[in-house]
Amino acid sequence: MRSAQVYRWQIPMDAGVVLRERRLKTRDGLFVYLRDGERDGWGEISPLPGFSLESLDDAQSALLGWVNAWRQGDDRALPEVPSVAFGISCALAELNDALPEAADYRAAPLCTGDPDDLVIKLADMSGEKVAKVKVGLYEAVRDGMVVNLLLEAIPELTLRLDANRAWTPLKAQQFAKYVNPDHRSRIAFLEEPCKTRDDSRAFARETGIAIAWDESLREADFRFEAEPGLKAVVIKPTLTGSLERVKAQVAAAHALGLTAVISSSLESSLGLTQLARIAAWLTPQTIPGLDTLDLMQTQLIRCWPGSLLPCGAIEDMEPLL
Ligand SMILES: O=C(O)CCC(=O)C1=CC=C[C@@H](O)[C@@H]1C(=O)O
Ligand SMILES: [Mg+2]
Repeated sequence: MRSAQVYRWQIPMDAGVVLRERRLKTRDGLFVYLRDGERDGWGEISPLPGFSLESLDDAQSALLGWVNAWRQGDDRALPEVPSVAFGISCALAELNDALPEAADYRAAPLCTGDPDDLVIKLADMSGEKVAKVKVGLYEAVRDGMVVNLLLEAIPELTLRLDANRAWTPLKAQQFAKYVNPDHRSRIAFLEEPCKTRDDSRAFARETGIAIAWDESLREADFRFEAEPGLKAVVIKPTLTGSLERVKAQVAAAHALGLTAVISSSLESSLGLTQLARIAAWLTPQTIPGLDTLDLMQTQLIRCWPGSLLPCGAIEDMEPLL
């Protein structure tokens, strides 16, 4: 006997969360719950405004159509909509015991503003010290100085940087000028420094700073290829699609000798804990990019170990079926 429910939810965000120049006041999304006899599973469907091509309403109708068919015994293909395919595939994987429970709850601490906050977080971090710093939001020269200062102050630190394509070649050069060449190898990678892929490749060539693709993975002409200066690909499952597709992308990256980093699309704690499991399963050697829970004011259903945020229950969500 199959049964299912779809829940819609809204989580207030921390005051300062800005995505693609838009303030994100709330994170809105859906959960799917599937039950088949004694087995069950949850999945999260939360398209990210400014990054996902689908709206939440598009996702909701694709999800409801699939779930209504599934509960009547129709095992149809997953919808094409990436966030929906991801959420349903997670629920099915839980139901079929195909998503291992072990999780990688290490998260590279994310710094979007004050570097002093990062220094405090890093002091508490045990094991490998890796952090992610957003660049391209302020002056490129300031970014260069901050990165240099962090690398100088903490000798065992490795940094991941992310410019989200903010820089012209000139700005990217201004940034690099302030980073001591001796420290550049401790920049594990810089995600998408420039507006075009060719400019980003030239930046890697000219500065010796390794780059990573993130936004590029969602472009129609993108191919997985090893190229000089390219170190990693950042895989955001909510933007990618089904778990099968995520697995295929991780395998393609590994086959080329590239690092694959599983990264958050600002999912709720339920989705984030599943991403921590996906990371432990598919990219066990790599710390995932999942330090986004504290951008939110609450957790939902499943909690991130050690988080002090309150955790909402099923009653806090709106059932749609
Ligand atoms: O990758 C991480 O370490 C955390 C997630 C993260 O940096 C992002 C999540 C979602 C949107 C972006 O602002 C940003 C990114 O571009 O990678
Ligand atoms: Mg990125």
